[in-house]
Amino acid sequence: MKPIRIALTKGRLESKTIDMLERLGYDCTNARKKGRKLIMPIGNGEIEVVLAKAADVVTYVESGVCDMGVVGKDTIMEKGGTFYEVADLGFGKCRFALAVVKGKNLYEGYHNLTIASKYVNVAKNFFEQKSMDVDIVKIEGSVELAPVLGLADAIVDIVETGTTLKENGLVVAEDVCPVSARLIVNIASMKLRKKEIECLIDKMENDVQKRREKEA
Ligand SMILES: Nc1ncnc2c1ncn2[C@@H]1O[C@H](COP(=O)(O)OP(=O)(O)OP(=O)(O)O)[C@@H](O)[C@H]1O
Ligand SMILES: O=P(O)(O)OC[C@H]1O[C@H](OP(=O)(O)OP(=O)(O)O)[C@H](O)[C@@H]1O
Repeated sequence: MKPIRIALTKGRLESKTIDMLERLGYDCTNARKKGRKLIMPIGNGEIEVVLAKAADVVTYVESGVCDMGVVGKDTIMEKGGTFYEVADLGFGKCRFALAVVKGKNLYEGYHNLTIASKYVNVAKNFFEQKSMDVDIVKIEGSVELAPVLGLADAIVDIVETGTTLKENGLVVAEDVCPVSARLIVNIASMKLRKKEIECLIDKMENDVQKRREKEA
């Protein structure tokens, strides 16, 4: 039987996803090895894990070369795509926020605001909902620099602990929405491998529920 192929987001979500797969009973020794291998069997080979950048997880799942994927809601909101988003996995929790230099009133004056973000579509949709015309500048990282250097009036970015904002003299002006890791499934795989995939989703949802109960 062909393994179920799951694309995992490399980086911050990686170890939390592997922890979850281990709790579900899969031996993840291969995935724990700190080598350069990007495709690895786990368990008894019934699952194959693929390590990819966040946006590529969506691409691989949407195309069907991977059956399932674990990716942040931030990436899903930014990139969109056609797939099933079947579960909130309850880790990788952070939020999108609009942030400004401390003391700045964002809405004074009449000029179009300039907003810097790595997530240009998220920023665009946020201001469209407010019926505000803004200019958006795409920044690839360390987005907090843009308002500090005077390139932008504000940023739309991920906030987790708030440390990066604080250490750079910025504050949250408005929360945009919460973000967490999501389980996504290819549309054809969901039909063709329904039983196996539903079984995995159930196991993951159980794990989420158990963690919720522990937290409460
Ligand atoms: N503090 C945080 N900053 C950024 N992402 C976070 C944070 N906390 C949780 N996440 C989640 O982790 C995911 C992966 O983030 P990570 O920084 O590892 O990769 P990335 O966003 O692709 O950045 P890079 O290009 O630096 O690899 C994000 O898409 C988001 O869903
Ligand atoms: O609220 P905090 O806990 O400080 O986390 C938020 C910071 O983490 C992310 O940046 P990342 O470390 O991914 O680097 P980047 O700016 O290069 O994307 C995000 O873009 C914020 O800058």
